[in-house]
Amino acid sequence: MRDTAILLLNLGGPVNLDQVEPFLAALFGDRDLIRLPGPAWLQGPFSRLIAKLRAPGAKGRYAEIGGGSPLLRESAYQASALRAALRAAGRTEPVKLCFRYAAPRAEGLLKALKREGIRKLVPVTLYPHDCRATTGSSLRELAIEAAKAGMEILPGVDHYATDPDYLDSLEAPLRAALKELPNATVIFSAHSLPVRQIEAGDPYEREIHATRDALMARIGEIPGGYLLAYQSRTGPVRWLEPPLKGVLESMGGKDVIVVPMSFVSEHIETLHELDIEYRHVADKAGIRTYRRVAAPGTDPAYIRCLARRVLEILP
Ligand SMILES: C=CC1=C(C)c2cc3[nH]c(cc4nc(cc5[nH]c(cc1n2)c(C)c5CCC(=O)O)C(CCC(=O)O)=C4C)c(C)c3C=C
Ligand SMILES: [Fe+2]
Ligand SMILES: [Fe+2]
Repeated sequence: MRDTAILLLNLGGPVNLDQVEPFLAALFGDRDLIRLPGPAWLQGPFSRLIAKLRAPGAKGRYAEIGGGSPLLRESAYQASALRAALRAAGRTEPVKLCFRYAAPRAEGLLKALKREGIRKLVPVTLYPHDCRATTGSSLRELAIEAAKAGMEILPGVDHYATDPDYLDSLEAPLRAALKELPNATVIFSAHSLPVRQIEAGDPYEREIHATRDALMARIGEIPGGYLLAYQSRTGPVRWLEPPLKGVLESMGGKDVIVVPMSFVSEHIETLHELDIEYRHVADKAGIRTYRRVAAPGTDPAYIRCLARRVLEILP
């Protein structure tokens, strides 16, 4: 359809060190992601202050992974792969990236698409697990900007925690790692979320459990066993338990395979938190082998998951 575009939604990340502070200000300004103490009107100024305070530390981390987040590049590869899959199926719709906290943001993107004659949008989230902080936030911003631009949002792809192709994209690298480390304990690592959000009805934890259970039903029993832990806490509230750091500290002498969940591409929380910070924790704890499985990226099975779902819903 000539008037329809497919939008791949993700959080986005700072492409260089100058973008770190504005990225953090946008992130901490989002009340769907985090409610800072105080009235809603204070969140803007408060978020800019937090961004200023956190920027030096965050810049240091981004500097250590190459001077910025690879998320734009990684998501662009995913968009190209999805575009190719759709073209092979005879579909000609443009496939564009739409980020929540970094360019390309919805406002500018929709204005540009409107000039090109696009009137309808199919949102496809790069978040496998439904969560108010990620899926909800991205879809809400898109809805606001689409209304301003007079565009229609068609049904899209908003979560796929147990999609068989998505599971294939997790299963193959996990099996390969288990082949090399057959006695390893598998640790599924999901991004943490404040418990308050789960108690308010957020489906995220349930969806993470669904992926873990469906994947382990395929893998079957393994000698080292498996468990789920949560990474990337930010701030003094109660977060989902157990924290990955504590789990790793209790695994001395073992082989460990860490499977990142809730991320479909490499970014600061895989490349820095898992590969640098927690590798150090693992070394200190006396873990024998610490292996981190890659995020799906452009794995053909993951792209098949997105393409199949898009083809099912395109008019
Ligand atoms: C403030 C609280 C945060 C919540 C809640 C949160 C949830 C959440 N985040 C992701 C995925 C990503 N987060 C990224 C960056 C990032 N997230 C937070 C904070 C929260 N996230 C911060 C402070 C940052 C900045 C980076 C840092 O200092 O660690 C990113 C982008 C990373 C990049 O490469 O730039 C992603 C992706 C999920 C999936 C999630 C809840 C389910
Ligand atoms: Fe985070
Ligand atoms: Fe985050």
